[in-house]
Amino acid sequence: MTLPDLDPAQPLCVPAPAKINLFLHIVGRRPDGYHLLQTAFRMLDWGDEITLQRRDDGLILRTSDVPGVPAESDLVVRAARALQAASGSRFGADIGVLKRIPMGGGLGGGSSDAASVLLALNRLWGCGLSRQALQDLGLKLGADVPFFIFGETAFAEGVGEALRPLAVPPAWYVVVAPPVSVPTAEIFSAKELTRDTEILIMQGFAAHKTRNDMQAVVCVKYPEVAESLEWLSQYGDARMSGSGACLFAPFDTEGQARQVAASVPLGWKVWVARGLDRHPLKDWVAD
Ligand SMILES: C[C@@](CO)(OP(=O)(O)O)[C@H](O)COP(=O)(O)OP(=O)(O)OC[C@H]1O[C@@H](n2ccc(N)nc2=O)[C@H](O)[C@@H]1O
Ligand SMILES: Nc1ncnc2c1ncn2[C@@H]1O[C@H](COP(=O)(O)OP(=O)(O)O)[C@@H](O)[C@H]1O
Repeated sequence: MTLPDLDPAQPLCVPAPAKINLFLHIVGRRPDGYHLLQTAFRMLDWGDEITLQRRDDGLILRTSDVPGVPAESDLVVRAARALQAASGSRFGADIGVLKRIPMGGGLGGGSSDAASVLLALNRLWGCGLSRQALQDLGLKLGADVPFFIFGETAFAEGVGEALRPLAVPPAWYVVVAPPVSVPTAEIFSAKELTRDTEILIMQGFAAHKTRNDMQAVVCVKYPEVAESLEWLSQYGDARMSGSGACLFAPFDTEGQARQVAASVPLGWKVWVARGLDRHPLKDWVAD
């Protein structure tokens, strides 16, 4: 597929979709302490937006304020610098981030922002890195970044970097954000976390026999999550995404999902989104 050229003089606006983990099993631990997972990643047709403008002076500048995230630690800036170092590009960029995805929500916002920056700058700067090279670069920024560059619904293993395409039926999701943010590290280091779930064979696994191994630990530590889960479970098969705090439930139609979302208790954020089979920038990089 040939893509039309980008005009480097014009700002480029690209989406950074949110993800949910349809299930998340912890099956072991690496010698460095990182947990080995089996998970199914699915993107949503809702998320952040990144604006990029190429610079000729090599500087990487964040042009928007992200509360609680200084520019130098923002994954968009770190992704751009990593690509500059890997490719030797002389270009820089102004990067604006419109955050919609709640931080520390288990919806992969920071990782998705980083992936969209890698995919977009690889093209805008003409670096020519392959998909695998971008995935390898992305893994150094966060375990969920390779999935977004892979760009389709995936069965993932390792820490999330070993990816295979997974076919899942279409669905609409209600996503609820309880008024709390859950630090991923705290849950991975919890004593009560089980780390020995039996390894699944990807072919023909039964979705109803899966779960999120982090959910029980988060629900005990954060009663707000338990309360939101109980509320959403009245309407559907509700589950936590990633390390929380967000919960989701699938529905067959947009109408059903919107009806549930309309009755969400005050103070909780809620979104309705469709499962997205392909990342909008998937074709921006060659395999
Ligand atoms: C749980 C998942 C599932 O998709 O997503 P989120 O809830 O963050 O969206 C990911 O595995 C999140 O991976 P990643 O985004 O790299 O986690 P980070 O916040 O950087 O990790 C914080 C800390 O958690 C621990 N950690 C992380 C990943 C992993 N597989 N094992 C670990 O033990 C490490 O101590 C790490 O320093
Ligand atoms: N562009 C970014 N968007 C969101 N979080 C970021 C970003 N850059 C760095 N971070 C840091 O990464 C942490 C995890 O954010 P995020 O990926 O949104 O949540 P999660 O890992 O729960 O899915 C945030 O608390 C924040 O400190």
